[in-house]
Amino acid sequence: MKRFLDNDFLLNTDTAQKLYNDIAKDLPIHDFHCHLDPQEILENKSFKNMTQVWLAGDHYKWRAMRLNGVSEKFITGDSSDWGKFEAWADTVPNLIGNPLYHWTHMELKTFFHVDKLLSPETAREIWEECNEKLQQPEFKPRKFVERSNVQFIGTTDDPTSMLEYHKLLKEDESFKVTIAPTFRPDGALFLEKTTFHDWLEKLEKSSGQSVQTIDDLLNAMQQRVNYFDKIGCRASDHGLSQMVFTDVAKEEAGRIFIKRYSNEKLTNEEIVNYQSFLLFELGKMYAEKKWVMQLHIGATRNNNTKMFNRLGADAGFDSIGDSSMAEGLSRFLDALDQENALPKTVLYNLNPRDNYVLATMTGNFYEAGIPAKVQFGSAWWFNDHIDGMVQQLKDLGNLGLLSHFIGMLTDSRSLLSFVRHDYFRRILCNLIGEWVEEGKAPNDRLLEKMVRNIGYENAERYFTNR
Ligand SMILES: O=C[C@H](O)[C@@H](O)[C@@H](O)[C@H](O)C(=O)O
Repeated sequence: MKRFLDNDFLLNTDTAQKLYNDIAKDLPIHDFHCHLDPQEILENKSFKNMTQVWLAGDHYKWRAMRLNGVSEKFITGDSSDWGKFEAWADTVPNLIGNPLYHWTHMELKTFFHVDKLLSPETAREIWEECNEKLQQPEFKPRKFVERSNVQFIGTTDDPTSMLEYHKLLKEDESFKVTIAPTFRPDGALFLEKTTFHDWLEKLEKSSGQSVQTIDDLLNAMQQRVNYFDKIGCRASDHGLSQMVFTDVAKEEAGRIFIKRYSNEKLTNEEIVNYQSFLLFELGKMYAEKKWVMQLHIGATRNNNTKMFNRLGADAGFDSIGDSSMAEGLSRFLDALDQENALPKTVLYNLNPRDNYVLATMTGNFYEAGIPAKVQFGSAWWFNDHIDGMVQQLKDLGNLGLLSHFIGMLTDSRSLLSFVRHDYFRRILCNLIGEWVEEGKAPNDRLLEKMVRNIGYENAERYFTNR
């Protein structure tokens, strides 16, 4: 029997262990999509305690605590930080079977050298030991990043952001890691939201242009794309609950924009038409800048109205949607391709039943010289566990070219989540190891190259304009 979290954790064959130890373990990290706060990294903020570095902002953990019956006071409420930590420690022993159990202990072990299991019995000693360490220089944001061998972080940013922290980080020669913004224009696309007018005001301010028509909007967005590009942006990101695409003329999109601008209610068809138009125009801007376009498709968001009113979005009340996406996605990518304006694109699905849809979609478009120009992104969010990742890797292997996969990203809001790359690498090496031991793949040096590429090199190449 193996010991929990030993050195060969998840590595069940000699080949897997060798691939991991010789290659995967020490690869740098190119974390091209996450929700880390650049201000925290710039200011190298000191965390007073484990609750601040570990539990604040992590809606995966909040969700688990609620499932464990914890009162909101100890999750997002006004309890003391110790009270919140204790509630988390009380939850952890119930997490066996959930990736949070693995991540939690990997994070304690990797960053804090704590080998104990977190539980109500060990909560106090782990709290004290880690809090004390948090006061040392090795336990500050920049050190968490550097100790994880991270070379690139892609944050997620609103187009109206002036990116002041990114700018300062870029100028700071004492910190070698690239922290690049990612263009996430939800504010422009979701015009049905009550916040639309406020967002437009911010857009006017940041772009220095008045925005009253669709032409104004496109000009202002182009201005923001140019600005982001100057600060080092290499990608955009979109969260779309579904993917519907229709070919819409600018006049029609302009009419819909004016209707919403004057506070009239839009039909669903108008919303979809406007979004199709804008997404298409944005796609062309991305292609021109040689950015990567990321499409995260299929979340059903803010399901709990009471809690949405209390806490807002991204608080742990989202789940998997069941809408169809194949037709719309195909029409959208094809429309861009026909104009020779299809950017490199990464497709992520939240419903695992859509794996085959996306994995096959990637083969429909190509550009000589860019391996797998359209990528099937790594197992996203509710799929980000052993079974989900193995399935995504197998599906991509069966239907595309796994060797060209750009690999893992954390998608996280916590600086300690970089261990998820280690988790992924172990899973990847284990899967390849299994294939070798079963005679399904040769025991050849090419596997080392494959692991190096999927673990780091492919992403680095894909997101750099090389
Ligand atoms: O992994 C899941 C997340 O952190 C999740 O909150 C994000 O992927 C978010 O839905 C987004 O739209 O960017």
